[in-house]
Amino acid sequence: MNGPFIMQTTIRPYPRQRLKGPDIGYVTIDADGLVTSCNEQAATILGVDRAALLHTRLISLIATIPRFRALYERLSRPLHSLKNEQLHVADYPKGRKDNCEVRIIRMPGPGDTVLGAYIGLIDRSETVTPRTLALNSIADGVFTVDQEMKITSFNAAAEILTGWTQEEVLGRPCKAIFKSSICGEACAVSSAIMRNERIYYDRNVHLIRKDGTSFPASISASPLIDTENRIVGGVESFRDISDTIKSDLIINAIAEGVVTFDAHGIITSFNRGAQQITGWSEAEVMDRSCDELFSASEGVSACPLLERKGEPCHIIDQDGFVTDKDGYNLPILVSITSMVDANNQAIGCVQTFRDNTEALQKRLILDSVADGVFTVDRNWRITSFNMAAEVITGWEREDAIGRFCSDVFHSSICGKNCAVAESLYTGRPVTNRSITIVDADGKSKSISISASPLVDIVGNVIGGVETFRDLSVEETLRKQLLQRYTFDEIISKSPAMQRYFQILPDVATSDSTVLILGESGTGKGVMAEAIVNASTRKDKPFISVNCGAIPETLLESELFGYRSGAFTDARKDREGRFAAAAGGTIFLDEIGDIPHSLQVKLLRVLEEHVYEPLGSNDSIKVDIRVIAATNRDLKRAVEKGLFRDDLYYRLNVVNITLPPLRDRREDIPLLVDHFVDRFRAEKKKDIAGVSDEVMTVLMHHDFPGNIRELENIIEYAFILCPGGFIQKGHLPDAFHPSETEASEASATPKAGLTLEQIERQAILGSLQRNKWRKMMTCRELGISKDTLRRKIERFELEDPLAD
Ligand SMILES: Nc1ncnc2c1ncn2[C@@H]1O[C@H](COP(=O)(O)OP(=O)(O)OP(=O)(O)O)[C@@H](O)[C@H]1O
Repeated sequence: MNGPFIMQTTIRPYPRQRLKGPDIGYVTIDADGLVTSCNEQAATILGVDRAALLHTRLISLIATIPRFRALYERLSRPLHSLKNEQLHVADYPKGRKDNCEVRIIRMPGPGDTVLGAYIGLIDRSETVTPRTLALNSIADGVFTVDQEMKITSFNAAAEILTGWTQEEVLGRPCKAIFKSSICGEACAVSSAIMRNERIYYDRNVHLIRKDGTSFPASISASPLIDTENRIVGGVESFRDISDTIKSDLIINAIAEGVVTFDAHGIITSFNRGAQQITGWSEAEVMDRSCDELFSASEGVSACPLLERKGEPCHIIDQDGFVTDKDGYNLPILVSITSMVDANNQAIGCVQTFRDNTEALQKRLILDSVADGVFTVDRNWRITSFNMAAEVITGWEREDAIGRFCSDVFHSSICGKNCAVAESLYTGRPVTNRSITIVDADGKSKSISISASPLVDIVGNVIGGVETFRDLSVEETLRKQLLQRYTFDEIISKSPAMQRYFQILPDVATSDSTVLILGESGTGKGVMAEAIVNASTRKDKPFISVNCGAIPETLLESELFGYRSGAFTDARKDREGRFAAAAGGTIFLDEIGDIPHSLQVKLLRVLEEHVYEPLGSNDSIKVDIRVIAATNRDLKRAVEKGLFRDDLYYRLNVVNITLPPLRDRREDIPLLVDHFVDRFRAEKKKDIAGVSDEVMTVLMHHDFPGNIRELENIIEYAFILCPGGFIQKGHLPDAFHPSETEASEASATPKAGLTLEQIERQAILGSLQRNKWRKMMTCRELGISKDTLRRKIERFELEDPLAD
């Protein structure tokens, strides 16, 4: 591969060399060889005093100096055979640096005579000529050879690259020095000389250094031609390409495809990864245009280099396609970086690409999942986001990826209750947690989420994955299902209640008196309201009176009103509750607590629809519907003579007896859901429901306070539960008995006790636990303050600390 990457050439310092002009000396000699004139330079070059040089026989002077042997030999022959000559008279070919260039010019005399000769001397021994200097400044190793392949010059880079010095190699056959893999028949210089052309080897050549080590080199060789076009030798330059080869090795070791393009978008290299991905060999794609192989996905250019007309570009992970050898378009992820010139103009580019098929398949699989799925990194930034996630949240994948998940979901558990965080920190998955999110249009949505940590192969948590499901449909279905179990605000699927639900519409519209019986908190009040709401009187007054909460002495005037002067404080007439409810409905709660005297008056209202206010003899006619309720056993009260039987029968036209919650446990999950929904809306708290453990606890609880108790338990848990599912720890203290209490409780089995005894025990236990604080006891038991007061009286419970 012709590497696109510029080789990192190390600039090595060359030995400092002295540049000075050539020292030209001259000597003239007469026909006898005696020096007739000379200059100082010549004396210096010849190594004698200028005075001593004059009139000396030059040939005698140089006879013993090796570097002038050639001159000596020339002067030994007759001068008249001289033509103008230029001699290198140095101690050549031993290759010393004490070269001296000698020019001999015959001085002709009259006729054929010779007067003498001019001898010019240029000392090259220490002088570095500009040509030498230029050669030495080349980073490539350069050497020249004569026709016998003997080295005639060797530049400084060649010395550094091979470890040989010029002195050591000059005059020696090049193959004795380089011992390269191409020495012999493939020798670059000899081929260049023989073929009279430039030979280039870009790789697979290894030159051996003086110390025996080798290095890969690119080699270029050319013949050396003199001015008369004769080949006088050869020149070879070589370059250490270790770095290039290293880069190539690295590039080829990369699994990703790496392609380089020139400024015209023509492929100039194609690494092994690219070959493996596409099936094309480098030779097959070389010189082909970018758009022949690469195509873009919608909206982006396949060849941004061409499109931008020289403007540099830097693209990371852009979707695209590469046409493989079989003609298929493989999905790839492409990154492109331009190579620029000094003017910042793109002169080509490097493009890396990786096969995106698997990732795309995964994405397609994820996109085919109906649940929303997204992943986050450890910094809560979204790293993937499937199509269902787009649909549920209204966010586009491109916009969501890279954002903090809280910025996309705006869920109420974002922050310290984040499910992904919980799964990341605990390393355990979170399943089916219901939360609400705010979608891209600002609408709240209920979703159920499951979250798990994402772990790498060595077990480090690298992020999290969350799946979520739109609960809107489920919620609608649940509501539809729930509707079957509701009558107005009353929820129950118990068979007893379902039977009531069937007759209630008729009961409601019938205008008959209704007696609702049931323990405290079973929903008598709700039932009364539901009947009114379904009756023809629903838009008329509805007055509710808790007969047990009003002192007996005041109850009559409260119900029937009074005339001024009826008693000491009765300064003016006052209407009672019956008058207030005229035309509508009156709900007489705790009817079992009304005194005997009033029972007669009430019977009259029921029978004759008339009553007299306190202090008046005038009967008032009233059109009113009576709904009464009590948690007392009215029948027993009649038997005991505490309640008038005629009134009982008048009231008991329609009897609705609400079963205690412990007898309709199947309603517990429905009621839990109902209260969670109600408090979630009321308290704006993102609580999904109760955990399975809590549900089990509740299913086994006896609920002496019935539905009110359950309602209070859920309300209490809403205070403690920060979000998600209500856990056991969020339940009131009564659900966490201390060890002694727990053992006491188990030591006193409830079996064998009457219901009344159990109730007494429950109330006393709660009062003791709550240090006789009534509000807390009511909250724990889920009963009203009036009910608690009556129970205390009935069970004759006493606060030991009260005075
Ligand atoms: N079937 C039901 N569905 C939904 N909520 C109910 C149901 N029954 C009772 N409740 C709730 O339980 C609480 C107690 O109900 P209610 O006050 O009607 O009971 P009660 O029997 O009249 O109690 P008390 O005898 O102490 O007056 C109320 O807040 C009511 O909303």
